[in-house]
Amino acid sequence: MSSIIFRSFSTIHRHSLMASQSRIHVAIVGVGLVGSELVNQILAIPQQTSPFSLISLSNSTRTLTNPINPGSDWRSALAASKNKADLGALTKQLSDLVAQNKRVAIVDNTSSDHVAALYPEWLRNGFHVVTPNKKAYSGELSLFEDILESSKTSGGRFLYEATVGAGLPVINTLKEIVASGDKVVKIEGVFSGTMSYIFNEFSTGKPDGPDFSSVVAVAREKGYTEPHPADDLNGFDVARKLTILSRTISAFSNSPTNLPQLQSFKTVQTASLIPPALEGIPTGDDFISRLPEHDSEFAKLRTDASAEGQVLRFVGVVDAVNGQVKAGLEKYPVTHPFATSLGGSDNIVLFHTERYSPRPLIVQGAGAGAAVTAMGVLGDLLKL
Ligand SMILES: NC(=O)C1=CN([C@@H]2O[C@H](COP(=O)(O)OP(=O)(O)OC[C@H]3O[C@@H](n4cnc5c(N)ncnc54)[C@H](OP(=O)(O)O)[C@@H]3O)[C@@H](O)[C@H]2O)C=CC1
Ligand SMILES: N[C@@H](CC=O)C(=O)O
Ligand code: NA
Repeated sequence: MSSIIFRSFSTIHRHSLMASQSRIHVAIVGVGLVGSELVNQILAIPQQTSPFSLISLSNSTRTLTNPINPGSDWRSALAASKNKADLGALTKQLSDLVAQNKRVAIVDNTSSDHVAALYPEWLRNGFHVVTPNKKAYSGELSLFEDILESSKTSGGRFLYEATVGAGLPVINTLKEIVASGDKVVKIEGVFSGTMSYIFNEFSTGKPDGPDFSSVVAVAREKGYTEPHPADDLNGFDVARKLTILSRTISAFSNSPTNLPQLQSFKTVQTASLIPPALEGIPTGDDFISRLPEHDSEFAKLRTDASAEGQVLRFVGVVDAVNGQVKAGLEKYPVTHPFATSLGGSDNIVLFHTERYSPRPLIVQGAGAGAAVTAMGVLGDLLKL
């Protein structure tokens, strides 16, 4: 009896020891809405079986470099940390771990261009990079190419599922479609959780309803918007997602496509919803407080659509046959699935491919919010 107890104890001990030795050392940069939810999701994995050691947390001013364990008050510890945020020092610390044959992943939960520009260096150092930040893969073509090349050379993986559709399996589905030899004809859908929420609430087919500015304010309170909500309303967030999809097709396909080589998301044909008088307002708070001045303009769009038996929806298209990538506000009949089947922050993505024809492969569900976005990031970490 005692030897059985001893054996099972030593087996558990051996497994935990093996798990702790091969654990991936995870450093998290950005612990705002998504980042703090990610920390909580990682710490909720039972310690004995967790494949992760959380070794560092940073926000824009401070870094915490002690191991972060379940039950710890990491927010207070980070706020009290004497270490200034220093991504150079963090890179050095993580490189030392790689030199000791430790596996390292760095997660960027910021929306910073500056942080995104560091991915090639991180990958070349042998770190895996996981992110919901769209800036790198939708920015300058040279950065995208540098990331691909650095990852290929070092074996460090770059995973970005949460950049499109938050936790929904959009990027992984697309990679498997093209890598398995299928050909994308067209991807279309509602790619913004914010725009989806706004128009699902604002435009239901009736001539009236809530004020536009009030639904935008609620979308922000629910954590769907970008740190600055204008980055959603100007269509840039959707343009970035379409750029990421378009580049993913080109990078993982076995055969050439007609898609243009986008120099950046700025070359996507995009219709902005920002009233000209509100262009360039520096803070999200100021933008939200000025938006009510333009409610009547949006109310007119809703009344006009309703008079035609239509609703307003902000959609995006990557047309791989005609080589077009575009985003804008469109009208759909009240009977169309974009009018009848979407609620909350739902995204819907229709993959029209040679195999999925004439009926597309459809992915649908919440496309924004901290819980589902952090899940998308954690899913990528688990793939490592
Ligand atoms: N919200 C959502 O539904 C979704 C979000 N995303 C993406 O997830 C990312 C995070 O979004 P969200 O959590 O809402 O954003 P937040 O603004 O809530 O959090 C951003 C975090 O990044 C930190 N940060 C900013 N710059 C730096 C820097 N240079 N170095 C270190 N830390 C920095 C901020 O620090 P501090 O607190 O000190 O300012 C903060 O902790 C964005 O890229 C967004 O596009 C993707 C899919 C869905
Ligand atoms: N602001 C974005 C967040 C997810 O990418 C959205 O609304 O979809
Ligand atoms: Na996703």
